[in-house]
Amino acid sequence: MYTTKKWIYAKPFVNEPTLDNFRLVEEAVPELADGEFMIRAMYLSVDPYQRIYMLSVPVGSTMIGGQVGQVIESKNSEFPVGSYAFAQVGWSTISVCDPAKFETRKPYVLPDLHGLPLSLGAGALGTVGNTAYFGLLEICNPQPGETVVVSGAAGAVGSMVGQIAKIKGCRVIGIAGTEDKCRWLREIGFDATINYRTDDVKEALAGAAPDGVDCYFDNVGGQTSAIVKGQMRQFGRISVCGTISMYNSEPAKVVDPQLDFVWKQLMQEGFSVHRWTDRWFEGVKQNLQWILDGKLQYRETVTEGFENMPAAFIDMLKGGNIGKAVVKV
Ligand SMILES: NC(=O)C1=CN([C@@H]2O[C@H](COP(=O)(O)OP(=O)(O)OC[C@H]3O[C@@H](n4cnc5c(N)ncnc54)[C@H](OP(=O)(O)O)[C@@H]3O)[C@@H](O)[C@H]2O)C=CC1
Ligand SMILES: C/C=C/C(C)=O
Repeated sequence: MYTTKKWIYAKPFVNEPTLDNFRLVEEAVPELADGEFMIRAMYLSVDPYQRIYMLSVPVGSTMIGGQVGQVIESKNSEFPVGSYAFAQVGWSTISVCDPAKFETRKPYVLPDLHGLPLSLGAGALGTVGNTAYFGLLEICNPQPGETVVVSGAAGAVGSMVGQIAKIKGCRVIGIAGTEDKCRWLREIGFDATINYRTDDVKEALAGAAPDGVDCYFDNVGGQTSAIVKGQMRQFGRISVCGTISMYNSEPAKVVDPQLDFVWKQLMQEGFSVHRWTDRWFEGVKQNLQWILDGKLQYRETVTEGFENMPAAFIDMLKGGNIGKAVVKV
Protein backbone atom coordinates (compact mmCIF):
# COMPACT_ATOMS: atom_id res chain seq x y z
CA MET A 1 0.00 0.00 0.00
CA TYR A 2 1.40 3.40 -1.03
CA THR A 3 0.92 6.76 0.68
CA THR A 4 0.67 9.95 -1.39
CA LYS A 5 1.21 13.61 -0.57
CA LYS A 6 -1.25 16.01 -2.18
CA TRP A 7 -1.66 19.77 -2.31
CA ILE A 8 -5.27 20.73 -1.65
CA TYR A 9 -6.94 23.96 -2.83
CA ALA A 10 -7.80 25.04 0.71
CA LYS A 11 -9.08 28.59 0.29
CA PRO A 12 -10.38 30.39 -2.83
CA PHE A 13 -7.86 32.53 -4.68
CA VAL A 14 -8.41 36.25 -4.36
CA ASN A 15 -5.92 38.38 -6.29
CA GLU A 16 -2.40 36.94 -5.99
CA PRO A 17 -2.34 33.44 -4.48
CA THR A 18 -0.67 33.12 -1.08
CA LEU A 19 0.58 30.10 0.84
CA ASP A 20 -2.61 29.88 2.88
CA ASN A 21 -4.57 29.02 -0.28
CA PHE A 22 -2.99 25.56 -0.10
CA ARG A 23 -2.92 22.64 2.37
CA LEU A 24 -0.64 19.60 2.24
CA VAL A 25 -2.23 16.24 3.11
CA GLU A 26 -1.12 12.62 3.16
CA GLU A 27 -3.41 9.74 2.32
CA ALA A 28 -3.39 6.11 1.23
CA VAL A 29 -3.38 5.41 -2.51
CA PRO A 30 -6.30 3.20 -3.58
CA GLU A 31 -5.79 -0.19 -5.25
CA LEU A 32 -5.81 -0.21 -9.06
CA ALA A 33 -8.88 -1.21 -11.05
CA ASP A 34 -8.63 -2.67 -14.57
CA GLY A 35 -7.43 -0.10 -17.10
CA GLU A 36 -5.71 2.08 -14.49
CA PHE A 37 -2.04 2.73 -13.75
CA MET A 38 -0.19 4.26 -10.82
CA ILE A 39 2.31 7.06 -11.42
CA ARG A 40 5.02 8.44 -9.12
CA ALA A 41 5.66 12.14 -9.85
CA MET A 42 9.13 13.26 -10.91
CA TYR A 43 8.48 16.74 -12.37
CA LEU A 44 5.30 18.71 -11.81
CA SER A 45 4.23 21.63 -13.93
CA VAL A 46 3.09 24.92 -12.42
CA ASP A 47 1.07 26.89 -14.97
CA PRO A 48 -0.85 30.14 -15.21
CA TYR A 49 -4.11 28.36 -16.17
CA GLN A 50 -4.21 26.72 -12.73
CA ARG A 51 -4.87 30.16 -11.24
CA ILE A 52 -8.08 30.63 -13.25
CA TYR A 53 -9.29 27.05 -13.65
CA MET A 54 -9.28 26.45 -9.87
CA LEU A 55 -12.02 29.06 -9.55
CA SER A 56 -14.42 26.52 -11.06
CA VAL A 57 -13.21 23.65 -8.85
CA PRO A 58 -14.64 23.10 -5.35
CA VAL A 59 -12.48 24.14 -2.42
CA GLY A 60 -11.02 20.98 -0.88
CA SER A 61 -10.10 19.49 -4.29
CA THR A 62 -6.58 18.47 -5.23
CA MET A 63 -4.80 21.22 -7.18
CA ILE A 64 -5.04 20.47 -10.89
CA GLY A 65 -1.96 20.04 -13.04
CA GLY A 66 0.20 17.85 -15.22
CA GLN A 67 3.30 15.89 -14.31
CA VAL A 68 5.96 13.63 -15.70
CA GLY A 69 6.40 10.51 -13.63
CA GLN A 70 7.25 6.84 -13.64
CA VAL A 71 4.61 4.14 -13.83
CA ILE A 72 5.03 2.02 -10.67
CA GLU A 73 1.99 -0.30 -10.98
CA SER A 74 -0.24 -0.95 -13.94
CA LYS A 75 -3.39 -2.69 -15.07
CA ASN A 76 -3.17 -1.04 -18.50
CA SER A 77 -0.83 -2.53 -21.10
CA GLU A 78 -0.32 0.87 -22.76
CA PHE A 79 1.35 2.11 -19.55
CA PRO A 80 3.87 -0.58 -18.60
CA VAL A 81 5.58 -0.51 -15.21
CA GLY A 82 8.86 1.41 -15.45
CA SER A 83 7.77 3.62 -18.36
CA TYR A 84 7.77 7.41 -18.09
CA ALA A 85 4.46 9.13 -18.70
CA PHE A 86 2.81 12.52 -18.75
CA ALA A 87 -0.50 12.63 -16.89
CA GLN A 88 -2.87 15.35 -15.77
CA VAL A 89 -3.36 13.92 -12.28
CA GLY A 90 -2.86 17.02 -10.14
CA TRP A 91 -0.40 18.10 -7.47
CA SER A 92 0.16 14.65 -6.02
CA THR A 93 3.27 12.50 -5.49
CA ILE A 94 1.60 9.16 -6.28
CA SER A 95 -1.62 8.97 -8.27
CA VAL A 96 -3.96 6.47 -9.81
CA CYS A 97 -4.85 7.38 -13.38
CA ASP A 98 -7.64 5.98 -15.53
CA PRO A 99 -6.94 7.08 -19.14
CA ALA A 100 -10.55 6.32 -20.13
CA LYS A 101 -11.72 9.25 -17.99
CA PHE A 102 -9.96 11.86 -20.16
CA GLU A 103 -11.46 13.35 -23.33
CA THR A 104 -8.62 15.80 -23.86
CA ARG A 105 -5.39 16.10 -21.84
CA LYS A 106 -5.07 12.34 -22.20
CA PRO A 107 -2.12 10.69 -20.43
CA TYR A 108 0.58 9.21 -22.62
CA VAL A 109 3.91 7.42 -22.38
CA LEU A 110 6.65 9.91 -23.29
CA PRO A 111 8.24 9.39 -26.68
CA ASP A 112 12.01 8.79 -26.88
CA LEU A 113 13.53 12.14 -25.86
CA HIS A 114 16.98 11.18 -27.18
CA GLY A 115 18.66 11.76 -23.84
CA LEU A 116 17.11 15.16 -23.18
CA PRO A 117 15.79 15.76 -19.64
CA LEU A 118 12.48 14.05 -18.83
CA SER A 119 11.27 17.36 -17.36
CA LEU A 120 10.85 18.61 -20.94
CA GLY A 121 7.82 16.33 -21.16
CA ALA A 122 6.15 18.80 -18.79
CA GLY A 123 7.20 21.77 -20.91
CA ALA A 124 9.01 22.25 -24.21
CA LEU A 125 8.18 18.70 -25.35
CA GLY A 126 4.62 18.71 -24.08
CA THR A 127 1.75 21.16 -23.66
CA VAL A 128 3.94 24.25 -23.64
CA GLY A 129 5.82 23.34 -26.79
CA ASN A 130 2.62 22.42 -28.58
CA THR A 131 0.95 25.65 -27.51
CA ALA A 132 3.78 27.56 -29.15
CA TYR A 133 3.95 25.32 -32.22
CA PHE A 134 0.25 25.10 -33.09
CA GLY A 135 -0.81 28.47 -31.66
CA LEU A 136 1.75 30.33 -33.74
CA LEU A 137 1.84 28.31 -36.94
CA GLU A 138 -1.86 27.45 -37.28
CA ILE A 139 -3.28 30.81 -36.31
CA CYS A 140 -0.67 33.40 -37.29
CA ASN A 141 0.77 31.47 -40.27
CA PRO A 142 3.94 33.61 -40.12
CA GLN A 143 5.75 34.15 -43.42
CA PRO A 144 9.48 34.77 -44.02
CA GLY A 145 10.32 38.45 -43.60
CA GLU A 146 7.25 39.23 -41.52
CA THR A 147 7.44 40.94 -38.14
CA VAL A 148 6.20 38.86 -35.19
CA VAL A 149 5.62 40.26 -31.69
CA VAL A 150 5.24 37.97 -28.68
CA SER A 151 4.28 39.08 -25.18
CA GLY A 152 5.17 37.01 -22.12
CA ALA A 153 8.20 36.37 -24.31
CA ALA A 154 10.66 35.02 -21.74
CA GLY A 155 8.19 32.51 -20.33
CA ALA A 156 7.67 28.88 -21.26
CA VAL A 157 5.38 29.39 -24.26
CA GLY A 158 6.64 32.82 -25.32
CA SER A 159 10.31 31.89 -25.56
CA MET A 160 9.44 29.00 -27.87
CA VAL A 161 7.07 31.07 -29.99
CA GLY A 162 9.77 33.65 -30.71
CA GLN A 163 12.32 31.00 -31.65
CA ILE A 164 9.87 29.14 -33.90
CA ALA A 165 9.08 32.44 -35.63
CA LYS A 166 12.83 32.90 -36.18
CA ILE A 167 13.06 29.38 -37.64
CA LYS A 168 10.30 30.46 -40.05
CA GLY A 169 12.40 33.44 -41.16
CA CYS A 170 10.57 36.20 -39.32
CA ARG A 171 11.83 39.27 -37.48
CA VAL A 172 10.89 38.81 -33.83
CA ILE A 173 10.23 41.31 -31.07
CA GLY A 174 9.74 40.01 -27.52
CA ILE A 175 7.99 41.82 -24.68
CA ALA A 176 8.98 40.76 -21.15
CA GLY A 177 9.13 42.11 -17.61
CA THR A 178 12.83 42.38 -16.68
CA GLU A 179 16.10 43.39 -18.29
CA ASP A 180 17.57 39.97 -17.49
CA LYS A 181 14.76 38.33 -19.43
CA CYS A 182 15.17 40.73 -22.35
CA ARG A 183 18.93 40.08 -22.47
CA TRP A 184 18.36 36.32 -22.58
CA LEU A 185 15.83 36.71 -25.40
CA ARG A 186 18.35 38.64 -27.47
CA GLU A 187 20.96 35.95 -26.73
CA ILE A 188 18.67 33.25 -28.14
CA GLY A 189 18.00 35.20 -31.30
CA PHE A 190 15.16 37.66 -30.73
CA ASP A 191 15.85 40.72 -32.88
CA ALA A 192 14.54 43.25 -30.38
CA THR A 193 13.01 43.31 -26.92
CA ILE A 194 10.81 45.62 -24.91
CA ASN A 195 10.65 45.70 -21.11
CA TYR A 196 6.99 46.46 -20.48
CA ARG A 197 7.72 47.51 -16.91
CA THR A 198 10.31 50.17 -17.74
CA ASP A 199 9.91 51.07 -21.42
CA ASP A 200 7.21 53.13 -23.09
CA VAL A 201 5.78 50.15 -25.00
CA LYS A 202 4.07 52.26 -27.67
CA GLU A 203 7.19 54.23 -28.48
CA ALA A 204 9.55 51.25 -28.21
CA LEU A 205 7.37 49.15 -30.52
CA ALA A 206 7.08 51.93 -33.08
CA GLY A 207 10.90 52.10 -33.04
CA ALA A 208 11.40 48.34 -33.28
CA ALA A 209 8.69 47.77 -35.91
CA PRO A 210 8.43 51.02 -37.88
CA ASP A 211 6.38 49.35 -40.63
CA GLY A 212 4.04 47.67 -38.17
CA VAL A 213 3.41 44.16 -36.89
CA ASP A 214 2.26 41.23 -39.05
CA CYS A 215 1.70 38.67 -36.31
CA TYR A 216 1.05 39.10 -32.61
CA PHE A 217 1.17 36.11 -30.24
CA ASP A 218 -0.63 37.35 -27.15
CA ASN A 219 0.13 35.74 -23.80
CA VAL A 220 -0.83 38.64 -21.56
CA GLY A 221 -3.81 40.71 -22.75
CA GLY A 222 -4.49 44.10 -21.13
CA GLN A 223 -2.80 47.37 -21.95
CA THR A 224 0.30 45.85 -23.60
CA SER A 225 -1.87 43.95 -26.05
CA ALA A 226 -4.05 46.95 -26.83
CA ILE A 227 -0.89 48.85 -27.78
CA VAL A 228 0.42 46.06 -30.02
CA LYS A 229 -2.96 45.69 -31.73
CA GLY A 230 -2.86 49.41 -32.45
CA GLN A 231 0.35 48.92 -34.45
CA MET A 232 -0.66 45.99 -36.67
CA ARG A 233 -0.17 46.03 -40.44
CA GLN A 234 -2.79 45.29 -43.09
CA PHE A 235 -3.98 41.66 -42.84
CA GLY A 236 -2.23 41.20 -39.48
CA ARG A 237 -2.98 38.04 -37.49
CA ILE A 238 -3.36 37.85 -33.72
CA SER A 239 -3.17 34.56 -31.83
CA VAL A 240 -4.77 34.96 -28.40
CA CYS A 241 -3.08 32.37 -26.21
CA GLY A 242 -3.62 33.79 -22.73
CA THR A 243 -4.38 36.88 -20.71
CA ILE A 244 -2.12 36.51 -17.71
CA SER A 245 -2.24 40.22 -16.85
CA MET A 246 -5.83 39.58 -15.74
CA TYR A 247 -5.51 36.28 -13.84
CA ASN A 248 -4.75 37.84 -10.46
CA SER A 249 -6.95 40.91 -10.69
CA GLU A 250 -9.88 42.57 -12.37
CA PRO A 251 -9.23 43.09 -16.10
CA ALA A 252 -7.75 46.52 -16.81
CA LYS A 253 -10.09 48.74 -18.81
CA VAL A 254 -8.45 48.90 -22.21
CA VAL A 255 -9.78 49.89 -25.59
CA ASP A 256 -9.12 47.49 -28.46
CA PRO A 257 -8.50 49.41 -31.70
CA GLN A 258 -11.73 48.10 -33.21
CA LEU A 259 -11.63 50.42 -36.19
CA ASP A 260 -8.27 48.91 -37.16
CA PHE A 261 -9.84 45.46 -37.29
CA VAL A 262 -11.96 46.69 -40.18
CA TRP A 263 -9.63 49.06 -41.98
CA LYS A 264 -6.58 46.85 -41.68
CA GLN A 265 -8.59 43.65 -42.09
CA LEU A 266 -7.05 42.06 -39.02
CA MET A 267 -7.77 38.53 -37.85
CA GLN A 268 -7.83 37.60 -34.16
CA GLU A 269 -8.44 34.08 -32.84
CA GLY A 270 -8.27 32.54 -29.41
CA PHE A 271 -7.37 28.90 -28.97
CA SER A 272 -6.83 26.05 -26.57
CA VAL A 273 -3.88 23.83 -27.41
CA HIS A 274 -6.14 20.82 -26.88
CA ARG A 275 -7.76 21.65 -30.23
CA TRP A 276 -4.76 19.79 -31.68
CA THR A 277 -4.99 16.67 -29.50
CA ASP A 278 -5.12 14.53 -32.67
CA ARG A 279 -1.85 16.06 -33.92
CA TRP A 280 -0.14 16.13 -30.50
CA PHE A 281 2.95 14.10 -31.41
CA GLU A 282 3.50 16.05 -34.62
CA GLY A 283 4.23 19.09 -32.43
CA VAL A 284 6.33 17.15 -29.92
CA LYS A 285 8.39 15.51 -32.68
CA GLN A 286 9.04 18.77 -34.52
CA ASN A 287 10.04 20.65 -31.36
CA LEU A 288 12.29 17.72 -30.37
CA GLN A 289 13.96 17.79 -33.80
CA TRP A 290 14.52 21.55 -33.62
CA ILE A 291 16.09 21.14 -30.18
CA LEU A 292 18.33 18.30 -31.37
CA ASP A 293 19.33 20.39 -34.41
CA GLY A 294 20.29 23.29 -32.11
CA LYS A 295 17.62 25.55 -33.63
CA LEU A 296 15.44 25.77 -30.53
CA GLN A 297 16.75 26.38 -27.02
CA TYR A 298 14.81 25.51 -23.90
CA ARG A 299 15.24 26.92 -20.43
CA GLU A 300 13.68 25.80 -17.17
CA THR A 301 13.30 27.34 -13.74
CA VAL A 302 13.39 24.27 -11.49
CA THR A 303 12.17 24.40 -7.89
CA GLU A 304 13.33 21.49 -5.76
CA GLY A 305 10.88 19.70 -3.48
CA PHE A 306 7.19 18.82 -3.68
CA GLU A 307 6.63 20.83 -0.49
CA ASN A 308 7.57 23.96 -2.48
CA MET A 309 4.85 23.63 -5.13
CA PRO A 310 2.75 26.56 -3.89
CA ALA A 311 5.83 28.78 -3.64
CA ALA A 312 6.87 27.84 -7.18
CA PHE A 313 3.36 28.57 -8.48
CA ILE A 314 3.17 31.95 -6.72
CA ASP A 315 6.65 32.88 -7.93
CA MET A 316 5.80 31.98 -11.56
CA LEU A 317 2.69 34.16 -11.49
CA LYS A 318 4.86 37.05 -10.27
CA GLY A 319 7.36 36.55 -13.10
CA GLY A 320 10.07 34.76 -11.11
CA ASN A 321 10.61 32.18 -13.86
CA ILE A 322 12.57 32.28 -17.09
CA GLY A 323 11.40 29.58 -19.47
CA LYS A 324 9.31 26.76 -18.02
CA ALA A 325 8.58 26.65 -14.29
CA VAL A 326 8.71 23.06 -12.99
CA VAL A 327 8.98 21.42 -9.60
CA LYS A 328 11.32 18.46 -9.13
CA VAL A 329 10.15 15.99 -6.51
N1 LIG B 1 -4.36 28.71 -24.93
C1 LIG B 1 -3.69 27.64 -24.48
O1 LIG B 1 -3.96 26.49 -24.86
C2 LIG B 1 -2.61 27.84 -23.49
C3 LIG B 1 -2.41 29.08 -22.99
N2 LIG B 1 -1.40 29.34 -22.13
C4 LIG B 1 -1.22 30.72 -21.72
O2 LIG B 1 0.05 31.15 -22.18
C5 LIG B 1 0.53 32.18 -21.34
C6 LIG B 1 1.95 31.86 -20.91
O3 LIG B 1 1.93 30.66 -20.16
P1 LIG B 1 3.31 29.98 -19.71
O4 LIG B 1 4.28 30.14 -20.79
O5 LIG B 1 3.00 28.64 -19.20
O6 LIG B 1 3.74 30.89 -18.48
P2 LIG B 1 5.08 31.72 -18.33
O7 LIG B 1 6.22 30.79 -18.28
O8 LIG B 1 5.08 32.78 -19.38
O9 LIG B 1 4.95 32.35 -16.88
C7 LIG B 1 4.10 33.39 -16.62
C8 LIG B 1 4.77 34.76 -16.97
O10 LIG B 1 3.75 35.72 -17.09
C9 LIG B 1 4.31 36.99 -16.93
N3 LIG B 1 3.36 37.85 -16.22
C10 LIG B 1 2.90 37.73 -14.96
N4 LIG B 1 2.04 38.74 -14.66
C11 LIG B 1 2.01 39.53 -15.77
C12 LIG B 1 1.33 40.73 -16.11
N5 LIG B 1 0.51 41.35 -15.23
N6 LIG B 1 1.53 41.27 -17.33
C13 LIG B 1 2.36 40.66 -18.21
N7 LIG B 1 3.03 39.52 -17.96
C14 LIG B 1 2.85 38.96 -16.75
C15 LIG B 1 5.59 36.81 -16.11
O11 LIG B 1 6.69 37.24 -16.91
P3 LIG B 1 7.17 38.79 -16.93
O12 LIG B 1 8.33 38.87 -15.99
O13 LIG B 1 7.54 38.99 -18.35
O14 LIG B 1 6.02 39.62 -16.47
C16 LIG B 1 5.65 35.31 -15.86
O15 LIG B 1 6.95 34.81 -15.91
C17 LIG B 1 -0.46 32.30 -20.19
O16 LIG B 1 -1.35 33.35 -20.47
C18 LIG B 1 -1.19 30.96 -20.23
O17 LIG B 1 -2.47 31.03 -19.68
C19 LIG B 1 -0.54 28.36 -21.72
C20 LIG B 1 -0.70 27.08 -22.17
C21 LIG B 1 -1.78 26.70 -23.06
C1 LIG C 1 -5.14 25.13 -21.93
C2 LIG C 1 -4.59 26.32 -21.23
C3 LIG C 1 -5.22 27.48 -21.28
C4 LIG C 1 -4.70 28.65 -20.65
C5 LIG C 1 -5.50 29.86 -20.73
O1 LIG C 1 -3.62 28.68 -20.08
